[in-house]
Amino acid sequence: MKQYLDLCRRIIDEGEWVANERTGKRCLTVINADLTYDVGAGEFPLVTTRKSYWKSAIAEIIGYLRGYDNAADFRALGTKTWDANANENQAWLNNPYRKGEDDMGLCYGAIGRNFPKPDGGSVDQLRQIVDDLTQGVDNRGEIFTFYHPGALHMACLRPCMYSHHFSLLGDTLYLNSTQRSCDVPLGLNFNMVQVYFLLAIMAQITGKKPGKAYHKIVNAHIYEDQLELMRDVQLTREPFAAPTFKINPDIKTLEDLETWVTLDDFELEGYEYHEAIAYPFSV
Ligand SMILES: Nc1nc(=O)c2c([nH]1)NC[C@@H]1CN(c3ccc(C(=O)N[C@@H](CCC(=O)O)C(=O)O)cc3)CN21
Ligand SMILES: O=c1ccn([C@H]2C[C@H](O)[C@@H](COP(=O)(O)O)O2)c(=O)[nH]1
Repeated sequence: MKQYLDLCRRIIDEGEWVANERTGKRCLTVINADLTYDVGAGEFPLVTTRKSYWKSAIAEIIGYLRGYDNAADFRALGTKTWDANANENQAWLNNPYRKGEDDMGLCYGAIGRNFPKPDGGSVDQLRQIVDDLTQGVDNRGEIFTFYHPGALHMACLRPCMYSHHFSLLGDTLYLNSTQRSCDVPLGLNFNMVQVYFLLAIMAQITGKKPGKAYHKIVNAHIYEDQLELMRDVQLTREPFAAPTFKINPDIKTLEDLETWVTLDDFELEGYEYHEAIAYPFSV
């Protein structure tokens, strides 16, 4: 939580205003932030200075792991966070690749689990990584990437957290996640939970101990219409102690995650938080 508040403060103190063409808004921006989550020690990085919809964040990442490409599938899992990007952005609505209501196109897991090969066919990166790690193999390239420069025009949005690189040291699993663009008041609230979750669940289904997750953010920003709420409300609050995150121990394989897992398989103990803040969302 401290890392999060420090980054928010740094953007306010040192950020530069950048005009963003896609959203038509200005963003107070800094370049480069490195956050670390000690998953082995159970340090769940949840924001407590406002109510966080953490289950929505878990639903998003499970949807990515399953390769979903449709906002309706995300809703069925328990999050509405892709509705606006799938259905309200004019550039995407005009895009000939959009397959209709709720289609998100070739983004996140839809491309990551079915990554096209130049010589034909495709690669399921996640299946390969899970198989390697389960056998104790780290080939120094256990990378799950969603970034395909030749397919960006076929998606409603370019992936923000676009690469997750897993490493083994003995029986301990590590994760380095990279994010190109970060909406700190809204997106990061979710992304911290997702990076923690990804290491915790991958360790569980490959039979490894979780170590640390390193989260690198390149462009970290606060939109102009979010600034007042962040500076004058959220940053004036005292954080509470971090809650404990529990995963159903019956989840043992990638197939479990792909088939029967729901948000009821995840729990928080001791989540104390301040009142909700409704930050504006930019489509
Ligand atoms: N501008 C922008 N920021 C983002 O963080 C973002 C995007 N766009 N587009 C793609 C995804 C969708 N994500 C989202 C979308 C909406 C919320 C949101 O509205 N959060 C509210 C309520 C969440 C709920 O009720 O489930 C929040 O207060 O956290 C968060 C992340 C993260 N990503
Ligand atoms: O997981 C996510 C997904 C998206 N975001 C934010 C970062 C930006 O504010 C927008 C995406 O806009 P681009 O113009 O494509 O950079 O969504 C996030 O923080 N986390």
